[in-house]
Amino acid sequence: MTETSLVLASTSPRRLELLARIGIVPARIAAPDMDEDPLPGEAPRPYVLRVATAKAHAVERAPGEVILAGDTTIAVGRRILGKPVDEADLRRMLALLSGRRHHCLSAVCVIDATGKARTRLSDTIVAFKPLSTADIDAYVASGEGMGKAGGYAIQGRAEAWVRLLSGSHSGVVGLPLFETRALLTSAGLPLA
Ligand SMILES: Cc1cn([C@H]2C[C@H](O)[C@@H](COP(=O)(O)OP(=O)(O)OP(=O)(O)O)O2)c(=O)[nH]c1=O
Repeated sequence: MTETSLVLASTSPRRLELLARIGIVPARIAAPDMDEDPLPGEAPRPYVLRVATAKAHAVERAPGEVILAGDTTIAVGRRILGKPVDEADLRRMLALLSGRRHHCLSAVCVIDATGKARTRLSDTIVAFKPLSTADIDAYVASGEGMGKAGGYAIQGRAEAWVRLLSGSHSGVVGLPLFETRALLTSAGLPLA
């Protein structure tokens, strides 16, 4: 694995695991503390790109460091589904996604050692089977959906609901690896 001067601006264990999968170990991890609320009337794509960029800028960069941040959100039309705030919110999200095609938008932002920020967006179409009340009850009881955009984890039991996925599986889990690798290469990181 390559040790880098990469800073992962994320508290998401999934982002760290996905990076490790392509042999990248950040030199340090920093929490990008910020308000993730959409602006009034903000559309999903600009929203997710704005938040990923803000997260990258939210952590301090020492000389020579490269910052990587991401943001993942679910879009149903112009509706933005972030992480459910409570069980009722989770149920509302799952009922909305039941039997519907939706978009999982995953934005990545990399700030290189000169301070230049670059972004990429992955847009994945996901279609779920219709969910019964029993499906939703069992899923809520599993606790898997909390802390996940749209209230589900494709890397978990929600994978069994996926009728179709067109795009980036890693993007849905939280960090689209194709786009991430391209950005890190542009930032001059020595990748294997
Ligand atoms: C749709 C989906 C999302 N997720 C996760 C990825 C992200 O961690 C989370 C979306 O929230 P984000 O705000 O993108 O990320 P985060 O708050 O977890 O971490 P940080 O801002 O510190 O980087 O949902 C899954 O793990 N599986 C899925 O299938």
